[in-house]
Amino acid sequence: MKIIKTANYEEMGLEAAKIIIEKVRSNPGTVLGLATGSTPRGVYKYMVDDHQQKATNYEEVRTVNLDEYVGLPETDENSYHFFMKQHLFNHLNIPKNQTFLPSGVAENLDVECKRYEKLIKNLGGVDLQILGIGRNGHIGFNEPGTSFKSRTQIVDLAESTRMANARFFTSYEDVPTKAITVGISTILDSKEILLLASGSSKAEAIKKLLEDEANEQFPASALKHHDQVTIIADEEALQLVEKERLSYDR
Ligand SMILES: N[C@@H]1[C@@H](O)[C@H](O)[C@@H](COP(=O)(O)O)O[C@@H]1O
Repeated sequence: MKIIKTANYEEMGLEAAKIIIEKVRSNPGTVLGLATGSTPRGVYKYMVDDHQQKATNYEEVRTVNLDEYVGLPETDENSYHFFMKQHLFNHLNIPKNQTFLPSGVAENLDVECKRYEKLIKNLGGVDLQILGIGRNGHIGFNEPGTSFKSRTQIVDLAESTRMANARFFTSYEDVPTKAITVGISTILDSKEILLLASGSSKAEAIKKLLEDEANEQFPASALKHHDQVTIIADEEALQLVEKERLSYDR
């Protein structure tokens, strides 16, 4: 794993955005795997700024998101569909029918999981996957204990995840208890992966990711089975990691 250390959240976003933009410029039909949460918001802001200033073209780009809450329609402000439109899709020239997220309100969720898995395959797989990390090591919504062989599935959210995400909702009770998420195996199929982390609340998780053996109790450790992973993290998130491990210290 390559590790890029940045001074802060803003620089983390900028570094990640540069890599994504370069990818889109060199391969206009890139399939981007996208994530939600506070972590990638800065990345999307830089992508939007760049699009407006330098006209990076997204006409042929396809995007697939990692996950969605079960029960929230696209119009719900807390849905990941809404988040993606608000922070990215509405500001790029990407055709609407080239942006994909799993549906949390499909009539038959099992069928939806299979449909989504097939959709990713039919796109030719993800070229560059952006990931955040949960404090408990979750990636997408794959909580501790998830099989590394998992494909897109319906999952129960850990209490700690619901609590961490309650800040976006009116109350903890409003946070959905289930989600639809691509599986760990689906994530590992991506050709290249960028994992982002910012702030001291992620420091333990990043230390574990770098120091522990791959194990299903810590989902992000599955990334040790992938040879094209770059971690871009800020000083606070890397505060428990020895300097010698860093590939770049910006
Ligand atoms: N499903 C998302 C993840 O994809 C995200 O990476 C993680 C961290 O979120 P944040 O970036 O807000 O810390 O938790 C959420 O629950």
